[in-house]
Amino acid sequence: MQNIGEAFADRFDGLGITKVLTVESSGIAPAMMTALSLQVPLVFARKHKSLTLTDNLYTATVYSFTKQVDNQISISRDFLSADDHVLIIDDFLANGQAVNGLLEIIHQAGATVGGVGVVIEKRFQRGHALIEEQGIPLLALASISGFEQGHVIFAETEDKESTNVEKG
Ligand SMILES: O=P(O)(O)OC[C@H]1O[C@H](OP(=O)(O)OP(=O)(O)O)[C@H](O)[C@@H]1O
Repeated sequence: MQNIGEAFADRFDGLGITKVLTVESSGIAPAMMTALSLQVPLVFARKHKSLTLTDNLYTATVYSFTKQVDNQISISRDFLSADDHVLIIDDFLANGQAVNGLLEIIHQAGATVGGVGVVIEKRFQRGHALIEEQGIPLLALASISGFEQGHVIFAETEDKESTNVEKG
């Protein structure tokens, strides 16, 4: 996980990233290691309401394919502002629901997005194209192009990284 964090940090270093953003739960580990490598704070959206965190929130609706439920994800407005340039990190990218919800929260905060990093993407699902269509830099450390007869087919190495990542 440390190597994963360093790989994202290496790619997005020098772009003025001020915060790493993810959504609980599986995104927290790679996002934490990325934040440590970039030496910026990590903020993660919660999927469940908290007794101690009920107002002053940014919220978005995210459909979880694995759980088959709509989650109202939220973060406190104290943790994201218009001054922030945000890197989204998650473990998996499939239909792009989680990334879309986080982009919505970034938009509500008036912040900007510097890129999206995912450990594994399922390239054949909607998420990859959704991010690319918005011109957002996307780095997937592993890219799955499909499944054939029970085997994972990886995309070619040169397809792993989308364009637009420019180092400052
Ligand atoms: O691109 P998408 O279609 O949104 O899929 C990716 C999301 O799905 C998984 O979360 P999940 O809902 O399984 O929750 P978990 O991390 O709490 O297991 C994963 O951690 C991503 O956040």
